[in-house]
Amino acid sequence: MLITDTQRQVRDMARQFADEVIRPAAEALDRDERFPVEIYDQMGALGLFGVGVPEEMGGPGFDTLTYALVMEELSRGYASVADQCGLVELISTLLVRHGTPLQREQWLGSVMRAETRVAYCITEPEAGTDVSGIRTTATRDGSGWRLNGGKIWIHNAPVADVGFVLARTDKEAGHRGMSIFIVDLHAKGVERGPKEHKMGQRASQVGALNFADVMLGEEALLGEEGKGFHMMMSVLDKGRVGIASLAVGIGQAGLEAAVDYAQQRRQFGKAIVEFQGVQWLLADMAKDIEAARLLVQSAAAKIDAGENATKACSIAKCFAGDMAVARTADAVQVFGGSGYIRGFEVERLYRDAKITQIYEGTNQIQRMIIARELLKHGARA
Ligand SMILES: CC(C)(COP(=O)(O)OP(=O)(O)OC[C@H]1O[C@@H](n2cnc3c(N)ncnc32)[C@H](O)[C@@H]1OP(=O)(O)O)[C@@H](O)C(=O)NCCC(=O)NCCSC(=O)CCS(=O)O
Repeated sequence: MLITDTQRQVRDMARQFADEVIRPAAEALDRDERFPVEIYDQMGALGLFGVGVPEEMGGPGFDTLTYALVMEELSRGYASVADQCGLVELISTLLVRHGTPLQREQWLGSVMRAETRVAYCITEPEAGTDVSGIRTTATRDGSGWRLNGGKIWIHNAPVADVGFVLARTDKEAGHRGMSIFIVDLHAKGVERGPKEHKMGQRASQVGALNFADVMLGEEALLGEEGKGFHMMMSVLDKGRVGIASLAVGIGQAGLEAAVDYAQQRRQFGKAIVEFQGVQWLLADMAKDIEAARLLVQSAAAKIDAGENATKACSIAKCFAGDMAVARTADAVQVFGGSGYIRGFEVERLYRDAKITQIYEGTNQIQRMIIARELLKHGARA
């Protein structure tokens, strides 16, 4: 896909930052499961958080295609770092679309500068894939709200300052009885669970949040009461483009590592890249990565054109996630025994890829959404 000069410049800046700062740090971050504050400070200064925030709200105002290009490059460096960019994009998109002027003023700038750490809080023990099953409640209390319940597997929970929490405000109204609240995570009644130790993307801090009679002011409500489910879902379309780009970045890093290694590693008196079996592995990797990249960019372009992009976003997320797992497995195969050893980049990439088939909606749910859209709008839409 053709990109504009501005998109190329932003992509190249993210690429350089990934090559010089992120990729060299990735192995240690994975090993130590460390939240890289110093990298996020630099990204905040470079404008790599809140990529889509309009200029009049203090952001760079880039389109979704530019966001996708940035996410791929950051993820080529290290997926956990890209995932932080994706999380800030979800939250800032919610604020841009639904925040009051006061809420935007209070949060957008500090979130984009990485001074305030955010969490997007949907998932609960009984409500992962089926978002309509959440049990966290916010009940009216005087002029404000009283929040009770708990969330699990929340990205940034161990370090976040503020959570955007989906809660039930009308028990009888199903998915139309949910609202989003902006919650100070240092407030009385908020408890954090322990940090989870994950298979991959180990620098991303994930854990539980519990809310026991947390008192919220009227101004904590984001957007319209009762519209929380729709608001969370509508930003997930863009979120899925972000995760798909992140998956492409993981695949691309695997391909680069595999091509380098195949040229250096010698067996039977020659570099293994001279064997057709290895060439076909590399060719299949390149083919599927490029296909995923084009699906991602096409979905991003649909969002930018204001079209219904739900099917395109789910196709991109599903294809790119499956591709990343399959093709990083190929990268491990090219490395042979070395690829199975901690410290080799491809071993980490394979672990980092797996969650892209699960988070932001499992790939089974993406297939369900694709099928529903086909039935709703027809096969040619
Ligand atoms: C399974 C789901 C797709 C929803 O299925 P349901 O059958 O429960 O709901 P629907 O009938 O399809 O929809 C209800 C309602 O919502 C509207 N809707 C649905 N999708 C969208 C959309 N994309 N944009 C806007 N609005 C949407 C739909 O029109 C209906 O409206 P009415 O009320 O009829 O007017 C869904 O539950 C789903 O996607 N599940 C997966 C959950 C998921 O992705 N979880 C990930 C959480 S976030 C995360 O993983 C990490 C974030 S981070 O980085 O920390």
